[in-house]
Amino acid sequence: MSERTFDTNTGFKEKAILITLVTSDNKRTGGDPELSLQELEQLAETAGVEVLTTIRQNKDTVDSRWFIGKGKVQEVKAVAEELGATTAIFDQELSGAQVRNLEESLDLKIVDRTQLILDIFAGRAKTREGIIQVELAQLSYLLPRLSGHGKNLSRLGGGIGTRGPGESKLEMDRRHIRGRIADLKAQLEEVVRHRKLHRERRKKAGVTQVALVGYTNAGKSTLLRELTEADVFVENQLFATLDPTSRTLELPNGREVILTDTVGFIQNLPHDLVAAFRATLEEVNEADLVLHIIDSNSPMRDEQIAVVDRILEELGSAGKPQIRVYNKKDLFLANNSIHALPRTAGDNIVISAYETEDLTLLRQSIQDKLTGDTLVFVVPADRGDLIALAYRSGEVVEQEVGEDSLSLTVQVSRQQYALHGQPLNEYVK
Ligand SMILES: Nc1nc2c(ncn2[C@@H]2O[C@H](COP(=O)(O)OP(=O)(O)OP(=O)(O)O)[C@@H](O)[C@H]2O)c(=O)[nH]1
Ligand SMILES: [Mg+2]
Repeated sequence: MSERTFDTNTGFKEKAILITLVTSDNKRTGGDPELSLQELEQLAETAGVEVLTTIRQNKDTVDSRWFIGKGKVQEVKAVAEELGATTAIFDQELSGAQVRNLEESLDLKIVDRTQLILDIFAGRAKTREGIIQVELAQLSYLLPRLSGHGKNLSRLGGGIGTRGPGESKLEMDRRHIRGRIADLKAQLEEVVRHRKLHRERRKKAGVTQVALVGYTNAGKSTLLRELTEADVFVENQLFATLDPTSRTLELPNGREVILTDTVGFIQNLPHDLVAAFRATLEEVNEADLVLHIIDSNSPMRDEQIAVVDRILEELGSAGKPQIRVYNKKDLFLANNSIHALPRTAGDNIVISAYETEDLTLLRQSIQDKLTGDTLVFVVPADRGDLIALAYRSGEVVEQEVGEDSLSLTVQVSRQQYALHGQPLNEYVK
């Protein structure tokens, strides 16, 4: 069972100070550190933590012992005492040694961004798959952070070569964790196998799949709910959704496709988490079409788009047909956003998930994107292979037998045509 850093069930609310290290090239936040801090605050609130204040340090080098400078540690200590903080949350990843040193110096619970995200995930995981994946990510995060301890404790053992009691305990902990990780991986493999079978079955049945992807809180689940009347969890919180949910969506022409909601992305998504959630995320790879949902209103809109594009690339889904859905246009208009509202054109569509006409527009865009043009192929009558390809490239709506040729009118699916249709190129009428 995964453990929570912040237990929200006890009624006790942690009071936190947020801390960030601002370098001149913003290397550590990978973008605007202020925006990253805003996001950290949202993450903390989502985890059920009360944020008291924020402390920044401008410094280009990381202190190997405390991450922030020694003087800054004293400042944090004074502020923490004054405000009655119980926790310090760092916007960057800390090493195990830094966590221990900070804990010792500050007498606060020390948490970093990665741990905070893992904690939210731990609180959200409901399905067996989700629970396994979160625990796997937590243990993978923990394992390298157990080291360093050994160095201190081994001194208790005395001379070189002898193992102190601390170290052997540590070794035992490590072995235990490694064993558990192996165990979880095996369980996950079983889940992956199951999923794969399920997907293959769907594929065989010729079901078209559409995946909702995007930054956390962009409105993916809202769209799934509004488009399909699915009963899914929608919340103005980060990572409301962990497990993929699929529903049938009917397009204007009556064709049915499967629409799948997925876990949201975030900048600096912990590596261990991406690795652990690969099984879930790979659902996206099976999709015929990706709907990239964007919060038009976010001050970090463009950064968020870039983050999602990068993760799609990592997953090997970057080349898939994609529609960029600029959502929450109502908020955008109300708030005078800093960005220009993009226009609905090409593969961009601007909508509000709560406007019926916009949903109709979206359904139409999905249909248009899935259904390509109507093409007529004239192939030699004895080329059964080409005829078969034509049938695999879309829907044959008309067939006309000529003297020694066959004329096929096909409603081409772009995806299918890209996969199978190339040899037909020279037979297009
Ligand atoms: N005003 C407005 N709010 C929206 C719109 N679409 C979604 N929301 C709100 O945005 C918040 C997040 O919506 P979700 O659907 O949970 O977002 P999500 O992308 O599934 O988020 P995660 O599951 O956390 O990745 C909720 O409070 C929604 O009510 C919209 O078009 N307009
Ligand atoms: Mg969701």
